[in-house]
Amino acid sequence: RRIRSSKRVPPGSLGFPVIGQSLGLLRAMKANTAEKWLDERVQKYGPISKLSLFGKPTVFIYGQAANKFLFTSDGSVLTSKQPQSLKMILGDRCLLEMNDEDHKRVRDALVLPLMKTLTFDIICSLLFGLERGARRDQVVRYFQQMIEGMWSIPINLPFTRFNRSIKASKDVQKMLKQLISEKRHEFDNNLASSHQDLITCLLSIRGENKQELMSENEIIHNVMLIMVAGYATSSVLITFMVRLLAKNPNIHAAVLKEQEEIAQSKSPGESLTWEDLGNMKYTWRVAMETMRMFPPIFGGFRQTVKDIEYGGYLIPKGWQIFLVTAKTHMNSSIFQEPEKFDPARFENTASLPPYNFVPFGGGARICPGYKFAKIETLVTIHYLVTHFTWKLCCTDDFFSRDPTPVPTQGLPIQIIPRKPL
Ligand code: HEM
Repeated sequence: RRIRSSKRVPPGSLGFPVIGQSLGLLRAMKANTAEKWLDERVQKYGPISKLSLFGKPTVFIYGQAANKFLFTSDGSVLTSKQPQSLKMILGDRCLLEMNDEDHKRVRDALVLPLMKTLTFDIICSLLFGLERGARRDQVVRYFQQMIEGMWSIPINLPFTRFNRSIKASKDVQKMLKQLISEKRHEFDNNLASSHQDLITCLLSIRGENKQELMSENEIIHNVMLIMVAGYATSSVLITFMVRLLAKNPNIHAAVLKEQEEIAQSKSPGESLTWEDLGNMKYTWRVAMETMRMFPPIFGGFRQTVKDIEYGGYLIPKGWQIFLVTAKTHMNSSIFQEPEKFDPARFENTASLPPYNFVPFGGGARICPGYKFAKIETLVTIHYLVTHFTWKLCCTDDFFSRDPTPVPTQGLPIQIIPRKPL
């Protein structure tokens, strides 16, 4: 109460009830003018302003101090709360909605099996045991539909994209329920194969009396989260790398040199090793520079647990915080000539001031899929550059955010084998 009387909430307007500024932001993201949209806010209201997004009063923040504040505040100040739309689609028992002990319990249970098992195969085959084919195509379509409505106003009417996403989410949940019961049967009767998928790993976490430690909803919701978090992000990174390599022949040549040296050190058919991945330093710098210019994740949400003071303003209890982590990426006082694609800026990451480049987040919620994404990206780029060259069929620079970046027409390319396959 004392804070309330001495501070005022940030400037800005909450706009129309429920809708607020959601449509404006989504429209700008789709048109790839979100930075401009945010800059206009900053010009009008300053670096901290209030608005209403996806049905909630929200405070928009950005910058190094904001990144640090969000990633280092514990559960007594900020809690993880996603927009209602995302929560209704992915479920309320997924990691993004959990806090403190619950978050730690499920996250610890997830990371280990995640890292042990996900590296064997691409996510889809692994989580669902689904190989290429009509069923897998259907799952991908469901996930695409789910993702599209995650940042939306949670009005469940037939014509809304939220409605389509909720329907897709229900279909996926139904499918997962069925799959879990099959896997449980296999596990309980020792029929599971030695190469365990993620669902079986989660089912196998048992207490003293052999009871399952993760509830069915915790498994379903987190499998959906991992599928979405892994599918919608690494694919964006690899896609934009393909685009940037086509546009920057010198950088492509340097990546190719690094990858050919690795390929030449192997006998035919020999797999890549950890050591090889460690030697892909330049390629990973290209990936980091790609994420600087085209961050797969634009920003994130939290919710205040109590009235808090931030930057001289009051943010009331229960308000949403919208942190645009990537807004530091194009700031010329942090990254010189930010418009220039220059992987060399990541040669010495220790010289980067902290909390200015956090594509995988930070603190207790740092992306648990970070290493998996790195492996996936490096291995994919290795095989792509050593086996193929490619040309862009659309050379414009446009991409929209939906909410993850999508280049024009999904980036059609003409691909040419370099050597006989
Ligand atoms: C280039 C690829 C990726 C990027 C840029 C990325 C980025 C992020 C970021 C920024 C967060 C934190 C969000 C926040 O603090 O609000 C996050 C969380 C998360 N990511 Fe990733 N991610 C990537 C790949 C993956 C992959 C491959 C997986 C799984 C296979 C994954 C699973 C998750 C999960 C489960 C969380 C939630 C963690 C929690 O709340 O404790 N991510 N990711």
